[in-house]
Amino acid sequence: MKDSVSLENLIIEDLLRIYPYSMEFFNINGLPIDDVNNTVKDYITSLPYVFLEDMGLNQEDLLKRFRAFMSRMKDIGEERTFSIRDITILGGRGKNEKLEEIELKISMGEIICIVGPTGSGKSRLLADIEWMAQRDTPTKRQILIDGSVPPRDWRFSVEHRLVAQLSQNMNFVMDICVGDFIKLHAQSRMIDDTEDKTREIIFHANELSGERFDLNTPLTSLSGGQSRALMVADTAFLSTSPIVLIDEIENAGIHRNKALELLVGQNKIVLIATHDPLLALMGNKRIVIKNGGIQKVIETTSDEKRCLIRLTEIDNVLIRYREILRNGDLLDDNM
Ligand SMILES: Nc1ncnc2c1ncn2[C@@H]1O[C@H](COP(=O)(O)OP(=O)(O)OP(=O)(O)O)[C@@H](O)[C@H]1O
Repeated sequence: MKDSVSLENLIIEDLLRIYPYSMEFFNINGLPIDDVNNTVKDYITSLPYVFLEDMGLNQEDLLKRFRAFMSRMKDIGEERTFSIRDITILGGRGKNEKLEEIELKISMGEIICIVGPTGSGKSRLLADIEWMAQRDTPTKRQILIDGSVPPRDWRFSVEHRLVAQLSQNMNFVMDICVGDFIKLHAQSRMIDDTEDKTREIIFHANELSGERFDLNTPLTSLSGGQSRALMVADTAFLSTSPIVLIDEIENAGIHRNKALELLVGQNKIVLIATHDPLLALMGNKRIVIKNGGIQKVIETTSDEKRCLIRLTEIDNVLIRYREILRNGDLLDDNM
């Protein structure tokens, strides 16, 4: 991509052809394009003063805004094409300093569950992956990407956002409504049909949670479960990160099977820390953590997959009962 200053010297027709997403700049700033044969710079400098005054800008400000927009889009474009083949966890040590003798490679498309008693270190392992630990966290683990040490700046880089994290606690601080939040996120991902995407995400989030919310619900009034449901759907439909980390999704009171189906539908590495047997068996492998260390890695057996079918049937009964009780209805023992 040319630098964003020389882009303003392109005629608008070429700009839109080469960088279709640049249309968004004109849309979000309410700029009508009458003549696509003008350069961007000429177009902006010919805008009537009163028009710009309404926006609280002058021509130089708008040009700066154009440069910043194109430069941000370039960054996101690079992020978008960012993909990996695998990650490797090189063992560190447990809480008792016991060495973890492990080298675990996880490839795209794999679902790995993390099990272990409360406080054993499941979230810590997720944090090591999120942080791309380089022997510099309490566990002294090291994370490799495609077999190599990732460049240091990836750890702090917004562009190389390797990991989408759905953590146990999720609070929104932004004072906007659900629809605007999703729209902003979709725009930053250069999605054209933001309205369709927004509808799709809200539909799926409502499938996962109980009490419905809509476009106009303020983010700050969502319950814990609704926020989680929204973030699951948002991650499933908008995140381009190749690794998804999920911490104890079962505690959110949302439909966890459906949530997982949404999240693992794509070619990603998914790691799930869980206390829930049903989720624990959904992965192709599970990491067992004890006293801060990886004790073993177990491949889910075909017997266990059969158990999973039974567990799912039992779970469906529980979900039905839960819905009945939530609705204030009575259970009867013939159900
Ligand atoms: N190898 C380790 N060395 C030192 N501290 C560790 C190690 N592993 C985990 N810890 C620490 O132990 C504490 C509990 O770990 P963590 O929160 O990951 O447990 P958890 O299994 O996720 O618990 P829960 O199931 O209750 O969510 C944290 O403070 C974490 O930093």
